[in-house]
Amino acid sequence: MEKKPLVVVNGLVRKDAIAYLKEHVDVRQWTEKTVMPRETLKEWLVDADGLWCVRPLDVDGDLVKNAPNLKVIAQAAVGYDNVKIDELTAAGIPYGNTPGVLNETVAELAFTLIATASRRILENANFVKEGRWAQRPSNIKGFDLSRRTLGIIGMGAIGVSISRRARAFGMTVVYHNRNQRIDDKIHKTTYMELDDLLATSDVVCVMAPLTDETYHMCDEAFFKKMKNTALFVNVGRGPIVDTDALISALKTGEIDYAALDVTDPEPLPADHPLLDVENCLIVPHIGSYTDRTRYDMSILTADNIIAGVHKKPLKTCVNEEVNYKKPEMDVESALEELKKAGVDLADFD
Ligand SMILES: NC(=O)c1ccc[n+]([C@@H]2O[C@H](COP(=O)([O-])OP(=O)(O)OC[C@H]3O[C@@H](n4cnc5c(N)ncnc54)[C@H](O)[C@@H]3O)[C@@H](O)[C@H]2O)c1
Ligand SMILES: O=C(O)[C@H](O)CO
Repeated sequence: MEKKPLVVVNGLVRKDAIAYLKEHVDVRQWTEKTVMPRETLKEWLVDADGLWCVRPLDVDGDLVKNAPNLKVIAQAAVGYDNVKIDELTAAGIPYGNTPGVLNETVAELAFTLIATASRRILENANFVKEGRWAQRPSNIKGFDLSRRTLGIIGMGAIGVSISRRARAFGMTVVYHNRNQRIDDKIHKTTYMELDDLLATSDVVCVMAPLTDETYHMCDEAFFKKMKNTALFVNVGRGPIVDTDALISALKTGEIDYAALDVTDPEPLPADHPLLDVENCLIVPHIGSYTDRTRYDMSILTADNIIAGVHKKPLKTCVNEEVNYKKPEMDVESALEELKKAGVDLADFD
């Protein structure tokens, strides 16, 4: 009987997705609660055909250099800032991520942060819980979203989903990207240079990937260009923000409030100074964390791996240049397939 391909999983993933994977391949999974040591993973990869990557893990040429059979790496995430894509491409290894399936879920979280922060829901709810309903200070009344301007930095698939929600709340949506989109008329959105966006926006929402270019994009100068009354939201990646500059901007009133789904570092240690900042709402990187969406992301990752270990095209591949191609079907085989499917070829004469 033909040996099943071997897939290494370097951490904990959904049990239902592992069960699905095991229907197609052999699986060797790190099930400790600790992060799998890199050198141990490299040993496991010597015999592996595929890797299901679980963060934190730096995926690069060094990780795969002694993995002669490795045909695919995939991760249940759309962001891949932990992956040296060019080094995997050089090694001929396609990398699968999970774009699309999480757009609405992440956009819902981002807009929930915007709406919660704009009306100071957390603070007001805590006053009620603490029996201080009547003693609420006047400075936590928040502001209306309608007739305000949302500035999205990184107007991609998720940014567009966020803009739809903002428009439904009566907001004007402007954005900054590497390039202006061609569908602004459809989404009723306006491209702006970054400085203009910062000067114009009542809410600034970061939805960009972490790259060399976006690293610490949100620094002291960035926050100084924002309105003092503005709300800053980050759902992209933590290191896009210089955390010390954000803390200073919040404490000095350079900006009014911040709502973060991502931070630098992650997880935030219990004694981190950002946790002492009153006008900052933080949730623990939950953008895609609904059961259905995590299921969809996990199954898509499993499908990418199952395809890759059999040298079939990944459904969602970042480095398409090394993705496996569908076999060219010759005419004879195509006709044979049609006959098998019961198609009467005479109909085509
Ligand atoms: N918080 C979460 O749970 C969560 C969930 C999903 C995605 N993300 C992050 O969001 C990112 C975007 O996801 P997506 O599916 O919308 O990706 P996408 O590729 O569809 O969109 C990314 C957008 O960012 C823009 N961009 C890139 N570099 C930029 C720069 N220097 N300045 C301005 N814009 C820039 C691109 O032009 C593009 O429009 C991911 O890479 C990931 O890091 C976070
Ligand atoms: O990039 C993503 O998909 C999210 O941040 C989850 O990791």
